[in-house]
Amino acid sequence: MSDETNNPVAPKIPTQPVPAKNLLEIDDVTLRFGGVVALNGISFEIKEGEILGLIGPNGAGKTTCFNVMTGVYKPTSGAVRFRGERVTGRKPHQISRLGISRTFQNIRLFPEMSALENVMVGTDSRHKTSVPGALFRLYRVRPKEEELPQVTASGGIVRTWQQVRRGFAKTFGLSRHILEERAAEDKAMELLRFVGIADRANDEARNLPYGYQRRLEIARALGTEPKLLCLDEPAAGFNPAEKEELLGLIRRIRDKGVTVLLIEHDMRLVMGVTDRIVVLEFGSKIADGRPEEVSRDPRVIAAYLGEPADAA
Ligand SMILES: Nc1ncnc2c1ncn2[C@@H]1O[C@H](COP(=O)(O)OP(=O)(O)OP(=O)(O)O)[C@@H](O)[C@H]1O
Repeated sequence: MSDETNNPVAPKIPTQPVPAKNLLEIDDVTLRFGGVVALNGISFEIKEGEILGLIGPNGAGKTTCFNVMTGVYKPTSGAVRFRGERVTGRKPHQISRLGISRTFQNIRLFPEMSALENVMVGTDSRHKTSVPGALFRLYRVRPKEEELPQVTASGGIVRTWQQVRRGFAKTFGLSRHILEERAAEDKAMELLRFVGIADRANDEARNLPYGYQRRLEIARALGTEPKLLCLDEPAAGFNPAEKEELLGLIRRIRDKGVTVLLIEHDMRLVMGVTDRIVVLEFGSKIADGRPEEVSRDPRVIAAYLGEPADAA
């Protein structure tokens, strides 16, 4: 007999894995653009903690699906639910605040801002201070010891000035805006480290190599602390080594507790990293299953895998 059986206070080990909860549900969504049916009664769910691939040939409706989930488009019919709450018809910024973040097929960064500032823009949406509050330093909070201005000068007027500043901050507190800015900068730097581009933190985004720009987009999307991160063809234009690195990054994002939805054309990349794959064709769902099941599905082979390699 095992120790657990003999010990009455030992925790019970479940024999069956607990099924993951649905994080997002697409429920019978149709979207028409005039005569074009971009999505035709699509239903699928994204489970908490999984990496889900969304694939299909050009024009199948993948980006439109992202746009419906993130509030860019309102579906003609059907519903999107996030953590059980209906989000259909909400504005993109409201949905982002709920915890869905995305990157774009065509990189969208602020080209003249530094890499660090681009990520800080994402983290700003979490700030509590309003614009007047920030301008007039309206809110003051008691800083922690490590947040107080440091006294570093060994003597003279500079030391006296530093001591006065420190004493003032101790007595009257620091502006919440300044503390939020500092915290945002630390967090942005940590995200740049996480995606592996911290060495170029202060370079303008437009001067970064292409691969860095793509990873910067991911860091910025992570800045909003999403529960669900939607990546729209993040490996477009990558060489095999860069794709391999990206696979590692996607896994590490999931290991941080973020669920990932991945639109990708590169089949090997999708097969190598996803737990499950949903396949669209002409706006309809034609398959939904584990990568090895989907890759054997005759409809998928005909619709997608059968395409010439350069189309994939
Ligand atoms: N704003 C729009 N107005 C009209 N038609 C649109 C619009 N957006 C998408 N479509 C159409 O909807 C269909 C699905 O397009 P979508 O961009 O979602 O496909 P996709 O699977 O992402 O393709 P790709 O892999 O080429 O990006 C296409 O026929 C497209 O032309």
